[in-house]
Amino acid sequence: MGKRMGAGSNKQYLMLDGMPILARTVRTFQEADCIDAIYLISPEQEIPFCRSEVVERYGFTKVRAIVPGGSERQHSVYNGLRAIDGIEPDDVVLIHDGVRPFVSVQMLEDSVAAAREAGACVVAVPVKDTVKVVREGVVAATPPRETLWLAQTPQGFRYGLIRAAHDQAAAAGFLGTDDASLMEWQGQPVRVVQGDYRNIKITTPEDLILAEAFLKEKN
Ligand SMILES: Nc1ccn([C@@H]2O[C@H](COP(=O)(O)OP(=O)(O)OP(=O)(O)O)[C@@H](O)[C@H]2O)c(=O)n1
Ligand SMILES: C[C@](O)(CO)[C@H](O)COP(=O)(O)O
Repeated sequence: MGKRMGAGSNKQYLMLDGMPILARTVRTFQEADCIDAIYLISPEQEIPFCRSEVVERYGFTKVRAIVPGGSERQHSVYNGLRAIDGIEPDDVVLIHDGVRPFVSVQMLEDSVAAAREAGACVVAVPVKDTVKVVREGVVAATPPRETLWLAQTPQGFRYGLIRAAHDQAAAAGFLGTDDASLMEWQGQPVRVVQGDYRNIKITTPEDLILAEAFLKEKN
């Protein structure tokens, strides 16, 4: 819904240097040899717009379907996982936020390799600041910084493992803020793949300023 962006419309269609954020994201998946098929998850009422303004306009031939999303990110991912055609349990899926347009082909390749080998992986970067646990406005703890990483996407999994984790989370009413946390909840190890501080999730207005600066640096 892009509530924290305050844009009044879905932020994945905001333009970044003449191209919608979502199209920039999908372009990297389209270009990566390690990606065979793409499933886009979208609010149901926006599917026709997504099809014409992103998939058809930019000729993203790997997009197999645009699937209606759910009320929370996890529900959207679950709808996507259930929509994939002809997938085997050991095939790898990467789950990615449409609003992380600075994902690279290298990150996709590293994630596919790690998920194939370890079963589950998350792209992440070490935190730079000291992190406080705060309860009711008072600091409750300062976890050792060397143990803290910021989880990004893509997050990669063997299909059978992530599908089982989502099935069981749905049955138990467990809600996580990312897909790796569902694997952790199941006691499954999740390998960390080196991310990039530029792989930001465009969430609040200042993220757009950063995104434009990263694009200028590239051009
Ligand atoms: N029900 C939802 C909510 C989010 N997402 C996706 O998850 C990614 C990260 O979500 P977030 O940044 O939280 O997007 P919004 O939910 O739009 O942000 P806000 O909470 O500010 O409304 C985005 O690509 C978004 O489209 C989704 O597929 N289904
Ligand atoms: C999956 C994620 O991008 C990892 O950092 C994040 O948890 C998504 O959170 P959001 O509240 O749905 O933006």
